[in-house]
Amino acid sequence: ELSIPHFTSACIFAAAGKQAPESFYSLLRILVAVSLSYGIFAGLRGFCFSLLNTTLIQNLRAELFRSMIAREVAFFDSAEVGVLTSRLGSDCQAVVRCLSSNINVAARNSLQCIGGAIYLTWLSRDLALACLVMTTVLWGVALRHGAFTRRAQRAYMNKLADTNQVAQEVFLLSRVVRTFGTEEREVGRYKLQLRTLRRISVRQATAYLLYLASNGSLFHLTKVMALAMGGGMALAGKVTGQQLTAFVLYVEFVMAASLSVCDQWGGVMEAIGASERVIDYLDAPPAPQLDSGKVLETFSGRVQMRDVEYTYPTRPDDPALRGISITLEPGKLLALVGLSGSGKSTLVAMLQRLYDPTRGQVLVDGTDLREVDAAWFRSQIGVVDQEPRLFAESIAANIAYGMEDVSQEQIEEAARLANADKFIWSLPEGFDTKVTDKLLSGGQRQRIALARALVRQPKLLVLDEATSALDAESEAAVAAALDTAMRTSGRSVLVIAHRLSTVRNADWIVVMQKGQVEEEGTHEDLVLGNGIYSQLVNRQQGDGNALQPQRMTLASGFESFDEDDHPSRQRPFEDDEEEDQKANVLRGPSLLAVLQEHVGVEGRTS
Ligand SMILES: Nc1ncnc2c1ncn2[C@@H]1O[C@H](COP(=O)(O)OP(=O)(O)OP(=O)(O)O)[C@@H](O)[C@H]1O
Repeated sequence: ELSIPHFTSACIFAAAGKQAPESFYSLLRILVAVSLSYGIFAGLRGFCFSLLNTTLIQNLRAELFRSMIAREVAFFDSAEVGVLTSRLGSDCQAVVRCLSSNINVAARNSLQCIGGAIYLTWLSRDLALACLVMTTVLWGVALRHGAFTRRAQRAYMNKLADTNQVAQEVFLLSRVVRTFGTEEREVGRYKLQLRTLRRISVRQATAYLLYLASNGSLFHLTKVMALAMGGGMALAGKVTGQQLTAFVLYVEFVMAASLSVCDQWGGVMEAIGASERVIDYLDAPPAPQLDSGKVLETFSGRVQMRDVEYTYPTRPDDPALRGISITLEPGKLLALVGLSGSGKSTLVAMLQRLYDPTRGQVLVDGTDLREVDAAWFRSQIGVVDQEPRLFAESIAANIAYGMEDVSQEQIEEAARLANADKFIWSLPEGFDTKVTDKLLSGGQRQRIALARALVRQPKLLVLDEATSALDAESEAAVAAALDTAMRTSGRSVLVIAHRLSTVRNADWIVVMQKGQVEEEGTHEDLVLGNGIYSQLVNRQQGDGNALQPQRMTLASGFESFDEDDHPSRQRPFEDDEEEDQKANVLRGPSLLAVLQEHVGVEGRTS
């Protein structure tokens, strides 16, 4: 490409009759060959860089995703999902674009600049110097505009993220919007964001106008200047007409190339920032909770917590667990109860080794959990969370999640144990039905999650309020199935209980408060004692004030102190004065009183 202006001017002068016609045709042939080879090489270069771009971006994203997913759970507690996805998306793109495009174009144009400048200096040193001055001014304007554009672009991207956030929130809460009839309000909120976006765009457009106006004229003025100076020199016989033509063509060539280098500069700077952020994530070590270690030959299901303390990194002064010592025995059911925020879920997280204790030990058949192979240990436990999350895959795939060799029969058997088989079969494609956002109710999700835990035939089963969304009948069926499975397989079960019926049947009950074990024992022991447990039971029996402002995890259990009295087992619309009063006591009389006083509700409150 660098030689094209040279041959072009030579060709023009050959055609103007200054040289023999043969030389015109041979110059023309050279120009054709140069143009064709330029096209072919440019195409090949573009193709190679596109391939490089695709490969690099895929590899970088895969590596980054791998290193992110291997981070400690505590990292995800504080990280924002939007930030992580933008690291994977736009930051990776910026890094790769820089390598495969910005650097490529900048390198090519720099070479052209240097080549062109050498040629210009060879033609006329004075003219080259004058052009250099003008080109420097051009660079100054271009770099300034580049800096402004970068700032404006960043502001635009941030605002765009806010705008998207508004839309995303409204789509997610579409039911709430409809219920409260706030469609117009939300449209107004979205439009407000769009107006700010427009203001930024207008500023960008104005800057672009100034840039084009100044650099556009400077660009051509430089050529005019070269022509004026060169023309004077030609008139004085210092340069030939052909040299002058070549010179003007090269001035244009060099300036276009140097402006292009300025354009790439912004991209390179942006990519350096993005690559630093990406490298921070790539360099982070994987979580120790994924380490390989000892695979125990047998695991009885015995897990012991010895003086365990845990402090969340985000709350260094407020330990969530303080000196917990409990033991889960094989074939036994241990129930954990306590007020909301007392540390039950944190304790469950320690058992799964999502976090390591800041003090104390978790022992698996006497071996410190930190020495045990993480993958092996996780294959031995089944956990159902408070809010089970399912993947947008088939129900069967969700149940078999994380297992390699699992048969359809095993999946169906697990679903049956979790009392989920009937509703799964009633779905359009049975076990092959794809899970979508609104397809399943809370209780149905819980039962699928339960099946997912049971199909692994775990030695340790942890249920964190896992049946809270089930109706009484389903829960009883699940409880019975679990009981049989537990007793026959000798697995240990830890349950954070939602209903008293479950707690009462536990072999051992641990009552937690403020991250500590406040009391423990069997239901009978604890009721006889004068601790929190018995007070809660007595309070429920006495004033019926179960619905305390601070929710008790056992609240509904205490509501249903007598299993037959559980509200879900009552006939809700029974027209019976006595039943009404009983229901009021169970559901909280204060609510009825408030309604009667403030809203004038009389009689039934349902
Ligand atoms: N990821 C976290 N980062 C910081 N603090 C946390 C985190 N998770 C829980 N906590 C805090 O740790 C304490 C114990 O919380 P935890 O969720 O274990 O209680 P819980 O007994 O399971 O409550 P609930 O019955 O409402 O689920 C609370 O004070 C809570 O605010």
